[in-house]
Amino acid sequence: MRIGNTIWLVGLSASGKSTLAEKIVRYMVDSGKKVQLIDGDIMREEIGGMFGYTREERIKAANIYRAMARLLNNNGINVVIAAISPYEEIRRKNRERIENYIEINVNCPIEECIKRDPKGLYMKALTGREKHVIGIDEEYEFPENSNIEVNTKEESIDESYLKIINYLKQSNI
Ligand SMILES: Nc1ncnc2c1ncn2[C@@H]1O[C@H](COP(=O)(O)OS(=O)(=O)O)[C@@H](OP(=O)(O)O)[C@H]1O
Ligand SMILES: Nc1ncnc2c1ncn2[C@@H]1O[C@H](COP(=O)(O)OP(=O)(O)O)[C@@H](O)[C@H]1O
Repeated sequence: MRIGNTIWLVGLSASGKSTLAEKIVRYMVDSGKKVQLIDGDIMREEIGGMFGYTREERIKAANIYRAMARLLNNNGINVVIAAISPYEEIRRKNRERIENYIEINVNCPIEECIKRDPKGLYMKALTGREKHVIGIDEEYEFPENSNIEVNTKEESIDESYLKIINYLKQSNI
């Protein structure tokens, strides 16, 4: 059996990870592939709010996402993950431990994410009602080693999506 791929979308909250992840999953399902979506905010809820948002807790949450991805990949199932993954430490471990790892840098300036703010998270952070918000009071380490980058401020959803799909096709995924 062929080991599955993990496509890991990293980026600030509101950068467009979930929007693009859902479209990638749809594309893979339509191509007859087995695929599982792991979305950070949904998975956090499903595991009972086990982790918070400090650096240590984000690294622990990523360890769980990675372990799930490896199990599924080993059973031939592709995985699409949407998680901020703000630290290079998380991404380096992904590269080391996930056999077929593809990282997508969902790049969007913090100013644009603050403008979008679909969950009101940035408003809360800027008014002191939420702490440990990446891009506000916690650093976002810019991903320097991703396989592909999309720029969601300048590109439409379809443009970013097509960029990703073309890359996946070139990589025989
Ligand atoms: N500080 C703080 N307080 C409350 N809620 C927060 C905070 N930071 C992030 N969020 C929400 O959690 C979602 C990110 O979870 P992730 O697992 O993807 O993040 S991480 O990879 O561990 O950094 C994230 O979802 P997305 O907006 O989809 O990125 C937010 O809904
Ligand atoms: N090129 C793009 N790719 C993805 N999302 C985009 C793009 N341009 C604008 N958006 C918008 O940005 C918002 C991103 O929200 P979401 O996908 O929930 O982000 P995240 O999962 O990173 O928090 C959506 O409202 C989406 O319509």
